[in-house]
Amino acid sequence: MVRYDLALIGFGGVNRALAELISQRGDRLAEELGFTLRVVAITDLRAGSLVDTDGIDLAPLLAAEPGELDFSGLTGGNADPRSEWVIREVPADIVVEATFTNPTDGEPALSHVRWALEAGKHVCTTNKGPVALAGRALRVLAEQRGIGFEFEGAVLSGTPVLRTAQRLLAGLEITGVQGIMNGTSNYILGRLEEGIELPAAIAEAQELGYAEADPTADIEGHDVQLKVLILANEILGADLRRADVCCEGISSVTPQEVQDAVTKGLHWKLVGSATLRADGTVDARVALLALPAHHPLAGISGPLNAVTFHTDLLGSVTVSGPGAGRMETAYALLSDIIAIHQGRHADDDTAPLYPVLQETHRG
Ligand SMILES: NC(=O)C1=CN([C@@H]2O[C@H](COP(=O)(O)OP(=O)(O)OC[C@H]3O[C@@H](n4cnc5c(N)ncnc54)[C@H](O)[C@@H]3O)[C@@H](O)[C@H]2O)C=CC1
Ligand SMILES: N[C@@H](CC=O)C(=O)O
Repeated sequence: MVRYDLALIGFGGVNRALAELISQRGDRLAEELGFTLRVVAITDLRAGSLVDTDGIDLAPLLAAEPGELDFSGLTGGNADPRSEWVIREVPADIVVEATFTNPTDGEPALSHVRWALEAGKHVCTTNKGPVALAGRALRVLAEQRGIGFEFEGAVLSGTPVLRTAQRLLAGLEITGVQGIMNGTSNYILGRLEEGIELPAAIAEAQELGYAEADPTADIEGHDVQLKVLILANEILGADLRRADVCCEGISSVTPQEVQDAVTKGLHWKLVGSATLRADGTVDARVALLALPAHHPLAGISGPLNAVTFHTDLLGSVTVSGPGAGRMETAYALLSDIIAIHQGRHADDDTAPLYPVLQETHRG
């Protein structure tokens, strides 16, 4: 049986949920998927670092309250995260990056991913920063090393948007992508419709594990901006920068306006889109729109999100599912690990392990 040793970088909601999945479903995964998972290192800004190359006992860590974790008193523990040393030096097959998303320069997650790929380790990440801001360079680095760089959770948590486009819609031309891509803002808009005030709705989204550590990115549209960038560059073959994606958030609409809209049969939604123009360039934007009730995205509510692909042969194809949530996003990491496993064990060893759908470089 193949075993993958994991180094978890960041031990917040998502990577803790992955540790839970491994603890609770490890045997079933081995039976169904033919591999086992073992965590050999964890680093976290607050808890420090913990290394055990024979496998960390996850049970006591999962029993502790998240805010109370302190690795410094444990065997193999240190008060310092030592992320660079752990990523480069600790023998692990897969580095799982789930630290804060930084929409400005992607750091320090971008360095975490680069160090791991340079060290020849597969990477899975739910962190939008490195993928949106340096996805192409990281993909090239991974391809040069013949290793996996997987990031399904960066768009719509565990709902398979990227793999649907890259694998299941292969052979079609995708001419545009449109959707509701942020669980927090969609949840908040729904709560505003119900008469809940903005600060209370934000607090609920934080408690439920949907919001970013700094929810400004959710409220001001920056999180959707990164997701649109990922879709434009990865699926439509564009080479856009963050500044190329016009962006607005939900803070410009008042609770009263949201409620008045409902009386007129309208629902405010934060919609991200990327559309291929006739000249081959891509128009990408995040806009707050009042959608009529019959619009396909109007009924997408709470942390539920949806992405519609516009294609040449099938018309519109929509994928809908959770856009946020700790366990939902941990599942995305598991699906990445499965993709890495399947890549390693592909029957056709002449095929590229990590194919990219459209390599045309559009501006
Ligand atoms: N929660 C969700 O629904 C989703 C989250 N994501 C992304 O996944 C990532 C993780 O999300 P959550 O676990 O919810 O966030 P979180 O805020 O609960 O956890 C992040 C953890 O990373 C740690 N950390 C921050 N900087 C670090 C560093 N330099 N070195 C080591 N550890 C560091 C923090 O101490 C914290 O424990 C974020 O980038 C987020 O944008 C993506 C999709 C959905
Ligand atoms: N904060 C994000 C988490 C997933 O990317 C959201 O609410 O969608």
